[in-house]
Amino acid sequence: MPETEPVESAPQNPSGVQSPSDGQSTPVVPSPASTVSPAAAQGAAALAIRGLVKRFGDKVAVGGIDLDVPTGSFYGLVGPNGAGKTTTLSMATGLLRPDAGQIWLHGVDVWQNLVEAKRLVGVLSDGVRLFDRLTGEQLVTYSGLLTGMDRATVDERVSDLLALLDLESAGGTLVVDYSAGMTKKIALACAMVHAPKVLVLDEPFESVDPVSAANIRDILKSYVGSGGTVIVSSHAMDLVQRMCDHVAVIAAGRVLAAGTVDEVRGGSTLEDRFVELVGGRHHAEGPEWLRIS
Ligand SMILES: Nc1ncnc2c1ncn2[C@@H]1O[C@H](COP(=O)(O)OP(=O)(O)OP(=O)(O)O)[C@@H](O)[C@H]1O
Repeated sequence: MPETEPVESAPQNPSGVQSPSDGQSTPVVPSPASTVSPAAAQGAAALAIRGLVKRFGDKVAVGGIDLDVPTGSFYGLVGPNGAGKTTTLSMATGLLRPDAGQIWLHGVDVWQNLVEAKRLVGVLSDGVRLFDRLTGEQLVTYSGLLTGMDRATVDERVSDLLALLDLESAGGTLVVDYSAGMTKKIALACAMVHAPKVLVLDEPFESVDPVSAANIRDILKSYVGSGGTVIVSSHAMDLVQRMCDHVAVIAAGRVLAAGTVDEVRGGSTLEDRFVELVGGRHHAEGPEWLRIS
């Protein structure tokens, strides 16, 4: 793992977009928390994070992250295994209490106003258990009712979502009997049913077949087109490059680069840029015993 120190701090930017400050193609390391006022952090950002820290015992999972996700952006969060993506997103969506730092969703301080913040966001978490003894239709229905919507509206949305996600025929099946991809899709429906302003999706395409993935991408694009904000964490660099307009590269609990996809990749592919930033590529041929001939 290479040194993860930021190269340079970007100036305060009320638009919430981190952009290169020095004319170089390399974006974009966020400013220290102390230089950014809460007003600027709240500004136009759908999600603003300042000085976020989380430790598990001696392990620093998130070591002081600052991030601005502009409203209406399709924002990718990429990083190697164990980089701190899930921990960051869990704190940003009110699921995990930070040790330090502040988070705003559309100007609402998440940890000061948890209920209000949770209304603004739909979350697809990686690996979180669902109430899988319900049918898919029941699960989405209860997710909607829990947000306070009336039954008629929920019913209409549930049938729309099941159709959109090709789950109509599986609506009456228990979620425990779903495949991994179907489970992912029903969890996505639960995240979307209350029409949140921000969707936070941890690995949304993992295990999802290509046709369903294309359908989901279309749904998300149209959601973004209508003013919603999508934040996805993913290991699929080509997908992030094609789908997202902004990206942040996280490693060892720090932001290494953030900005528009074009700024971050700076002329090469996002995958090459990622490997360059994060390091850790092994060029060895592998152990002797693994050579078959
Ligand atoms: N509940 C926990 N208890 C102890 N350590 C944890 C816990 N959750 C996360 N960690 C540690 O924090 C670090 C960041 O984990 P996190 O799951 O946020 O990474 P990630 O970027 O989402 O990884 P991946 O891409 O593999 O899903 C890892 O070192 C992980 O082992």
